[in-house]
Amino acid sequence: MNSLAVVGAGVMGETLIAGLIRAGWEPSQITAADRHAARLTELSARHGISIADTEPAVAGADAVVIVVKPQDVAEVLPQVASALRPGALVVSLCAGVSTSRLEAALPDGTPVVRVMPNTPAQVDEGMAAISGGSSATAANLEFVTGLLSAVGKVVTVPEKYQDAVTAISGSGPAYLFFVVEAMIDAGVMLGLPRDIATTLVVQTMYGSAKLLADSGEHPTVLRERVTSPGGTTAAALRELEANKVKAAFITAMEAARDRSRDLAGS
Ligand SMILES: NC(=O)C1=CN([C@@H]2O[C@H](COP(=O)(O)OP(=O)(O)OC[C@H]3O[C@@H](n4cnc5c(N)ncnc54)[C@H](OP(=O)(O)O)[C@@H]3O)[C@@H](O)[C@H]2O)C=CC1
Ligand SMILES: O=C(O)[C@@H]1CCC=N1
Repeated sequence: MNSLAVVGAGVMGETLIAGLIRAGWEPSQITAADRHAARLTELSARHGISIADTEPAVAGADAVVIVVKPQDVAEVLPQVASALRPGALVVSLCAGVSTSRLEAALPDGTPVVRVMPNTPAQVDEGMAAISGGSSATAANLEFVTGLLSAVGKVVTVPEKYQDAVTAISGSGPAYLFFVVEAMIDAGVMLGLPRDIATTLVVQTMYGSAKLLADSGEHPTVLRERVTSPGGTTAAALRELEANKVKAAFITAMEAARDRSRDLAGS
């Protein structure tokens, strides 16, 4: 696969384009399409990629990545279908949109791969889960694994897990940024200057994530190591339990999973 069309050049589209170029793709191999001409000009200036309307971008590509909001997929699919080269691969990064829905709108036998990425891909620490459609081959899955490996980790999952994946790793960065915001606000409330509170919280989040990843230890073990008997951490954790924070996280992620299911029909 030598040429890629990226349809939808927003947050996630640019994240993928920038990551592929960092990983060694030639900008000339990538063509972006978006309904905002100014956005395309900006991306072309920043990354040196080609830009085009959707149909010509798709017509020139061995693989097409659809990265519009789920609500816009119905508009984009006929454009992709009308211009797709025989045998070209279609990859969707759209939350909730099933491979069967994509296949129904594309020429018979089109290989389709559904992906749920996340924005830490901007710093090559993304997490992506991929699922092949009914015509996707092992080579197609390998190609998409290669694409997303450029910007982080990749796992292949049965498609039935994709709504849960979306709720956990797709939306996950937002929950963690929310926790960071809350802890910074708490630091300010406790009298710390905001810049110092921000440094403390960001490095604590980063160091804790690295400790989890590098040590391979269970989070409960790591939490217990911080929690001295009769100490400060135990006092804080009692409040988090009393305020049902874990239950709130579970409920929140059920809501994200349900929203992903709703978006299937958008
Ligand atoms: N952001 C994230 O963290 C993640 C996003 N995703 C998925 O990625 C997809 C894109 O999300 P994101 O990048 O955040 O969204 P953005 O809105 O930032 O980007 C989508 C871009 O596509 C454009 N667009 C919409 N319709 C068309 C069309 N018919 N033809 C050409 N361009 C079009 C949009 O224009 P306009 O602004 O006018 O709509 C916008 O510029 C979504 O399906 C989302 O579920 C998946 C995982 C993580
Ligand atoms: O909020 C959303 O719908 C998208 C999908 C996962 C992250 N952002």
